[in-house]
Amino acid sequence: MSTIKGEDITETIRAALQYIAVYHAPDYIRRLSDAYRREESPAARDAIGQILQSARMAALGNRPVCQDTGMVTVFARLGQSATISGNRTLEQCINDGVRLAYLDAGNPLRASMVADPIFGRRNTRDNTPAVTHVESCLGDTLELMVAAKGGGSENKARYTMLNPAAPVADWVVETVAGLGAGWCPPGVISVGVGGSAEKAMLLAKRALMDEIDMHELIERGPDTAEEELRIELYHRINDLGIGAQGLGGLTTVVDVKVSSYPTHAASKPVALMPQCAANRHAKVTLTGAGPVYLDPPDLSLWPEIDGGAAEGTLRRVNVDTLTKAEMADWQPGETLLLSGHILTGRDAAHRRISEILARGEALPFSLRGRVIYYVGPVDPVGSEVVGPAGPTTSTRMDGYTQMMLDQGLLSMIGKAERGSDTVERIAKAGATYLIAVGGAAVLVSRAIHGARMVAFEDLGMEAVREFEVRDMPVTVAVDSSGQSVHRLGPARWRREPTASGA
Ligand SMILES: O=C(O)C[C@H](O)C(=O)O
Repeated sequence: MSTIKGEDITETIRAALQYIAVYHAPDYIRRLSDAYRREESPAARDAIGQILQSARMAALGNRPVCQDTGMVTVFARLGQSATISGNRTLEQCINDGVRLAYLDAGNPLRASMVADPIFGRRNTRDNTPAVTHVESCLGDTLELMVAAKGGGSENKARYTMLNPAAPVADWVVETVAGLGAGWCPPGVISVGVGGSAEKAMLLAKRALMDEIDMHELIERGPDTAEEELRIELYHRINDLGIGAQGLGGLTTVVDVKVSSYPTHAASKPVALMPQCAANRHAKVTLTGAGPVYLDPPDLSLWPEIDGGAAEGTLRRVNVDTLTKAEMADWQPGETLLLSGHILTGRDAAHRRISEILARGEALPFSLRGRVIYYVGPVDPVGSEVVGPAGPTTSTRMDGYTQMMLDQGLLSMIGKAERGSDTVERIAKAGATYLIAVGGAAVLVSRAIHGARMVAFEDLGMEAVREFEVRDMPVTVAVDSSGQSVHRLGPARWRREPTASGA
């Protein structure tokens, strides 16, 4: 029998969330470093280099690896001989830990959770509630698996009910091929098969928290059919050529997980869950002896990356004087260094803009001749003007793009591909779409030297701000003639399958 104090659970969750916000898991850093060394696609190699460089800065500076500090998911296994003392439920103890972690004065994390998701979508301001799953088990300990999952990768979770005879591998490969880059590869794809619809999803989510071990598995060889399937999927997904950030390259996944459970004879539920480059999770076990803290990782694992492309050869752009004629010269895949003033705005700001325009009212700021950055930054601390501030998935802004272009917008900065209609609209307007590297949020924020609130302050991280940037590195993803690196890159790096379908 053991008694675990409620306050120890809260403190353990607080500490674990602060830890995983700042330190990439060492297994991921190791495999990403391998991928960096192996990558032959210059654009993908540069993107991986930026993620590694940014991860190092985050670890050394005690700041979040990504501006999207995630939705907290906890898998708890409570021993039947353990009791939790105090007058709060396990969920309440966990949510109190989330609140403390995200409102930490020294290292505030971004509050991303919105209540009333169908209508009001009001930010809860402290990132509560967590999504908690509790399972009972034998023993007298409380095991907590804690993750902080980014919205971009969660959005790409997929589910299907296959016919019992249909191959899982083909569905997974086809589905990943159609996901785009919003889930921020290179990462992990997890597949849950069996049980019921919700069980398959849980299997996939839970397996994302297991150590990355594809490297070891390939080296020792598969012992089971599931391990064979993992290896097959790993090769077939990487053969798709999607590459880091969807730019085309050798590594899309550093691991593939497969997890299964008995199911109904009529059913074959399959869930697919991607994990982005901000691979944040930890496992802790409370025994009743107080809160549990994780040891800081050995930071010599975090490789130092040189600056990449020679800065002197890159095109420098003053966004304050930018014209369509100047943009017409930009090449797809070209790296630009932006300086000047850019607006920020993402989902909620675009919705607010569309409501204002629908009422026939004037916007509180002008979009004419401006560049907008799709970002929801972390609040600053100390001498920072802004916290980590990497891009969000642009595809969600596609439905608003014509409206923004009609207001005179020149260019947009985000991450991942745009829909084909949007690419056409961008080209028709002689506008452009640029990308920054998702998962390199600390690195991007170093180029931001000023930040001021412009409008919609009530939207929190989704408010419209103006950033003053100096030499902010971005890549031309859609040029003014409508050429898209997200089409050209993967087509160039796609390989003939190295493993056959199962
Ligand atoms: O919310 C964000 O800042 C990013 C989001 O996780 C995304 O990948 O689109």
